[in-house]
Amino acid sequence: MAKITIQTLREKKARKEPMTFLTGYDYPFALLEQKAGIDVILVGDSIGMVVYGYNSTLPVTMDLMMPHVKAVRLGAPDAYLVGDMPYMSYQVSKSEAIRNAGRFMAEGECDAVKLEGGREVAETIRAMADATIPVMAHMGLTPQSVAQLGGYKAQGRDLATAKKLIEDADILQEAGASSLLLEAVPAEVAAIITQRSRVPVFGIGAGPHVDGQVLVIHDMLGMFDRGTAKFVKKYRLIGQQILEALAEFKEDVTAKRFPAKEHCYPMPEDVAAELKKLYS
Ligand SMILES: Nc1nc(=O)c2c([nH]1)NC[C@@H]1CN(c3ccc(C(=O)N[C@@H](CCC(=O)O)C(=O)O)cc3)CN21
Ligand SMILES: CC(C)C(=O)C(=O)O
Ligand SMILES: [Mg+2]
Repeated sequence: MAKITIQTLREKKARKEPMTFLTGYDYPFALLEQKAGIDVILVGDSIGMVVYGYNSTLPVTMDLMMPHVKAVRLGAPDAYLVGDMPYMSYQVSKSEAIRNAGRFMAEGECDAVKLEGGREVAETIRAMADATIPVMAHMGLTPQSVAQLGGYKAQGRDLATAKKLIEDADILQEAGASSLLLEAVPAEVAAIITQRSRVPVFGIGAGPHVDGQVLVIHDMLGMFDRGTAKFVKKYRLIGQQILEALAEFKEDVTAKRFPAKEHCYPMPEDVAAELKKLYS
């Protein structure tokens, strides 16, 4: 597989070839995603919920993210790798945003960073783009604003908020966003934004008309069951399979079926006999 760049994503959009986009947080999953030819891997701040067990994404920091980004890059050298900017890593000032995004790009070898928001982040995106950083703008349901939104709810479902989303998409592209991600918005809104956009548009819970489909890897593998969103398709129930393996291990040990001979280190019979004599 050749390295996937922003140019690859633009070409696939132009050819209307649907793109695949998953989160990834560690080396083993990154290896598998690379093997499967997944186009985009996001080290999402969802890591706070699916890997660290927090109740929201808000406690996630740059220092928590960095080792995970490095591990994913090692497992998936060809993917378009995106670092998800944590809560308060880009909101305080443009210079903090550039400094933190620069860590994802330089230390983490990312291809882009992602941040959440509409027109209110336009000038931040402009400053980052001017500083050579490719930015993916995450719009619609923006989980870092959960306290303002009053829960994880779909966005843009009435005429006024739908129009605002479409306008925001235009504003953020004009500001220099190099791709868009729409979360939990009606398919009709996402279709209009995708059709108007010169940049690739990815969707999670944004219907079939976007340029690429996003899922959280733990959700699609059935490894996260604290309130899964409506947009999740569970392709496997890996959590259940892991649980069954653990139960079998426990049964084996309890019944003294494990370890078997093939799991033990042999010793010459005469030495074993001598040893037994010495310590009996
Ligand atoms: N594992 C995981 N997957 C995610 O997709 C995800 C996270 N974590 N953490 C942060 C947010 C939370 N997400 C969500 C959660 C729920 C809905 C959802 O479909 N909500 C319902 C019910 C909302 C309500 O309670 O009223 C909806 O119909 O909007 C969408 C996105 C997406 N993000
Ligand atoms: C759900 C995706 C888009 C995300 O932002 C994350 O995983 O953190
Ligand atoms: Mg995120």
